[in-house]
Amino acid sequence: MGDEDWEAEIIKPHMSSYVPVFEKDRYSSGANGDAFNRTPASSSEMDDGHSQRDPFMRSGFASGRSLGNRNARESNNKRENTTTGGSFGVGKGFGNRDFSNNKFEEGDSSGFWRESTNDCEDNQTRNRGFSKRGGYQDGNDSDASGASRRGGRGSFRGCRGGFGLGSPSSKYEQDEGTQRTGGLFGSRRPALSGTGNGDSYQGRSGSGSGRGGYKGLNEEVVTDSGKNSWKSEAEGGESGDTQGPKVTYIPPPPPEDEDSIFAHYQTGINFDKYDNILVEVSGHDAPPAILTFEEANLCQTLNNNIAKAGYTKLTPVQKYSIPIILAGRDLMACAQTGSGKTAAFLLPILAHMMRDGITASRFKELQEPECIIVAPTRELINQIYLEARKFSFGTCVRAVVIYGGTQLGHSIRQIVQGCNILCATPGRLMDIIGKEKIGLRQVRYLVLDEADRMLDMGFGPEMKKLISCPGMPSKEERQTLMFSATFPEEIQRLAGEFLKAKYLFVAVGQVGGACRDVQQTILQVGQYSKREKLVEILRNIGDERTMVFVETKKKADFIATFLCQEKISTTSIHGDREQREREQALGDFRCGKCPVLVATSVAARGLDIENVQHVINFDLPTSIDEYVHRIGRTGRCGNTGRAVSFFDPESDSHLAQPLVKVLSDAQQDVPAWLEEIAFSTYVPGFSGSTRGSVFASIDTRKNYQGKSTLNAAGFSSSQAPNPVDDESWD
Ligand SMILES: Nc1ncnc2c1ncn2[C@@H]1O[C@H](COP(=O)(O)OP(=O)(O)OP(=O)(O)O)[C@@H](O)[C@H]1O
Repeated sequence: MGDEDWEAEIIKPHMSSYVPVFEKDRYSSGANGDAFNRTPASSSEMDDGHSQRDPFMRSGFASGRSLGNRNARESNNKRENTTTGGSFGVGKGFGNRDFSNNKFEEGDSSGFWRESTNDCEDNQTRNRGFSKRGGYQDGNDSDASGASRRGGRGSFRGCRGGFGLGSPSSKYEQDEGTQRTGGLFGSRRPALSGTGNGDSYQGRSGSGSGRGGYKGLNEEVVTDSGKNSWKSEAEGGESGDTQGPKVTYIPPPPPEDEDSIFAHYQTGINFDKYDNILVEVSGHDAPPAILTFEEANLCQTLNNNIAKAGYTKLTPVQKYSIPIILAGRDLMACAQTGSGKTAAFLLPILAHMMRDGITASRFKELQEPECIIVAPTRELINQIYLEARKFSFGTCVRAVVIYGGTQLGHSIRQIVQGCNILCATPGRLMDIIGKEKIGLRQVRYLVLDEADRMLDMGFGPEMKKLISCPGMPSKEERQTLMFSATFPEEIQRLAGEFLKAKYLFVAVGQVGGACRDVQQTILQVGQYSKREKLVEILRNIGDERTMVFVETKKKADFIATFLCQEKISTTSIHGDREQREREQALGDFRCGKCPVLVATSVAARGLDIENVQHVINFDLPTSIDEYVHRIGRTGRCGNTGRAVSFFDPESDSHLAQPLVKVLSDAQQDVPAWLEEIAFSTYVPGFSGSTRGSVFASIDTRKNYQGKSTLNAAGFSSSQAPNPVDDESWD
């Protein structure tokens, strides 16, 4: 059971031969040997499997309707050489490197993917529980020698074989592109099933979809008493494995001083423009929007906290969601990235709790929180917790956060001291419930942040288990709230199981649309030119904070190391790094010590980091929704930002159509070459990615009675509603 956003990091089934992928490229004359080709070959992968149903094509994209506003840049209409050198180390070995001299030592081509004997030490180390998984090490790691640092940062260390794949001994391993005997993905756990899938990735819920989630790395062992079926190994229980070292990491407590608790960044110049965004509320008897915090009638302590947090004006999603939640209604809310969804659910929940005269929770072996908030990644849930702590400051409401990668005992200790609001990643939550430290009888509010992610094939099964856990109030007895910037149709339908029939749907702007405060640029860059281009861009950017997204964990390490060698202070975050390292990396990025953060999808959603001015998609994601979330790490809360994406026609063509749509809708320039690709890749029935359903209807329910379209200030608008409305979706 995982608590991370993993779909992009699953080893791809198309890696079906043991020819090292880079060499394969070479020998296949570049036909399509994209080592990082993300187009799943198998329809069993969800993205692909759903790709036949993208409503975009049904909506008449082929007519070019959505392209009307573009101002195509001819200057971009130039293909880059995709076959030049500067590749990702064709035949070069990083598996058996020695970084003691702060540089990669190249192995021979045959050793590129092979287990190096040098890896053994690391493997043993990990088996003893002192793992250093990510080859790349932060400069402030205590055991990093000063000599090995570069540009103020650590360089790669260890001999873990970060880029090596062990020699597969079976077809299975070859197909999965993984290995069990060490190397990057090896030796975390013993084989879990008869299939020989002993690598670190495990399909969620044993679906074997090849997509499911990350199985918590070295998660602390929980002995399954047998009571809790959801924890069974077959179901992907994160803790069902009785092998392996325990996780001992205890995250440092957050600062307790008031200044730190209320630290915030400034809203940007476009904050007031939020008022112009059209908002659509569908469902029956929606309470009217509020226009000010005063209208919410919150208690004085909450109002004080809101003021200390620097909030003077509501964002659109807050104007609509707060009264809906205060009225006790279930809600599915979709609003653009960085527009204040967290406060939109936290404030009314806290207001309810205060109004109901919540009593301070005391030390108890079994805690019964009134509110459970789940989110897909550890860093995000921690951030939500900090927001909950901020807004509940000075009240008797106690928020607690628990997530994987940390010592389970620590989570338990936090909980038993009292818990009104439990912020949790799904895996750790189920573990704690299984340990009977959390009772669900008192749950009045269940919040799914990044709800589409929480309900998709990755986390959906766990969420279903959560709502069917003994004691969990039925949907009629609890209030269920879902928030995200994207809500594909299919996921909306699934959500019905969690929500009361009369839930309200709030759509701020375009469902799944990109934030307009982000200036988006798409560059056509072949995979072998990407590094050069990246360095060029980063050098121009200077010290401005930049997130660079790549598609795999090993590539994150690779690029981070490469940038360090180019003397660009960089850190990285991905799921193969230990939690301590992840938090350190995020901290270094947040404080500006490392202005560049190389990340996988694990950092795509929700993270709210001050002053991120640029997002670079070194690799485009598989789905357009993920693209929207990634670029939403910049341009937050009315601030402006820039996103540059490298589009490799070899691997990204399937994204051309949805990208054109997202760009057009956000009134961005659409390069003519991208349009060309979009049109030329059109195949009747092709629909791109399901998760890329930026084209989802506003509210998938048939019943549109009671629907009202208003601008964010709460007034009826005579303007045409959200542009997607004119599509016939149903
Ligand atoms: N009314 C407000 N006034 C000022 N700042 C606000 C307001 N509401 C939220 N913010 C700030 O805006 C930032 C973004 O908010 P938040 O992280 O909740 O966005 P989000 O919509 O959840 O984004 P994402 O879709 O990326 O998860 C945060 O720093 C938050 O404190």
